[in-house]
Amino acid sequence: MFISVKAPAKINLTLDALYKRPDGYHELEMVMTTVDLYDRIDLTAREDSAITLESSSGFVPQDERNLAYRAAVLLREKTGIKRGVHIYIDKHIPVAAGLAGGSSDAAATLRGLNQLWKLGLSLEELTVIGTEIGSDVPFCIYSKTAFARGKGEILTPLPSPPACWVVLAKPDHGVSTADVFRHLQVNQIEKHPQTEKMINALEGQDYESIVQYMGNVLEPVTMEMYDTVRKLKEKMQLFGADGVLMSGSGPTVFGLVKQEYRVKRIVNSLKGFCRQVFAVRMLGK
Ligand SMILES: C[C@](O)(CO)[C@H](O)COP(=O)(O)OP(=O)(O)OC[C@H]1O[C@@H](n2ccc(N)nc2=O)[C@H](O)[C@@H]1O
Ligand SMILES: Nc1ncnc2c1ncn2[C@@H]1O[C@H](COP(=O)(O)OP(=O)(O)OP(=O)(O)O)[C@@H](O)[C@H]1O
Repeated sequence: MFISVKAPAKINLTLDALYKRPDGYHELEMVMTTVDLYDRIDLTAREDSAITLESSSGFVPQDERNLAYRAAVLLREKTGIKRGVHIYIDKHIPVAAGLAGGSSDAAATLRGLNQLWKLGLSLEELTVIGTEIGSDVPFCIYSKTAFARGKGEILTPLPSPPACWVVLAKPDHGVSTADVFRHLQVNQIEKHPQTEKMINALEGQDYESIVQYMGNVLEPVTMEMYDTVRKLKEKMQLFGADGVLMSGSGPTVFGLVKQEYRVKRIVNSLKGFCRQVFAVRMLGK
């Protein structure tokens, strides 16, 4: 038996941190959506009970540290299933980029194994398991557009943004999410995003307002650590994207672009500054 599952990248249209919780995590409010940039997860049933993993990318661990591997182990623990599986990850989402690549691989593995092993678990049940792997995994299980609260695991579905292009540019270095949160001073945040206004904009399918209310409190923190992020944002604005923001904890910067004829120019101009530049469609349906 074989199943192939798509694992799309996410972007944050907003990311706000309200306070630091007693468990060390930050209480967040985020509006997130998915874009047409995928990893592909191939799941092949094994005769024995081993879990094995390979990836097309040398940048991700190919053993029990991989989040997709951890998802398979955890799912077996929770359900008492003893079956083996070979996981192959065809990696396209840049690693440690703020695009939830690892979380999306873990979420796709949970969804795929639920089918392969005929477990019959609901999305809610998979979400509870996913929370133990990482804060972005629950969102990636639904993989649409949502308002996320708590660590990111309390989800309310939202209408997907109107059709547009998303240009993504990732500097050559990665970023540690834990490091960025460690540097965040929640009491000194100068500008909180207007999350409610973003939600209204999505409900009204109002592209201009979506662009206007994009905001991420981690952006200045990561920019302070890596000047490349600030420079990329400035370039993308200069080259004509409608709205530009860092996704998650970064360092990927994305730009929303309504008019197709502008996309090529922005991509070509950015390629002079960083190697990983993508132009994809907004997904989120
Ligand atoms: C920045 C985001 O991408 C926004 O969607 C996510 O919050 C990060 O999700 P993730 O990569 O799944 O991160 P996790 O593995 O859960 O957390 C990594 C580290 O980031 C910090 N962290 C994460 C989430 C959160 N709400 N508060 C935090 O302070 C914690 O130090 C944690 O140890
Ligand atoms: N399947 C996987 N894909 C990518 N990274 C993985 C995977 N499994 C484990 N990792 C590890 O997780 C770390 C974070 O990678 P990932 O690409 O998920 O970051 P990210 O996009 O910043 O995530 P987020 O946006 O959720 O913070 C990397 O250091 C990587 O080695």
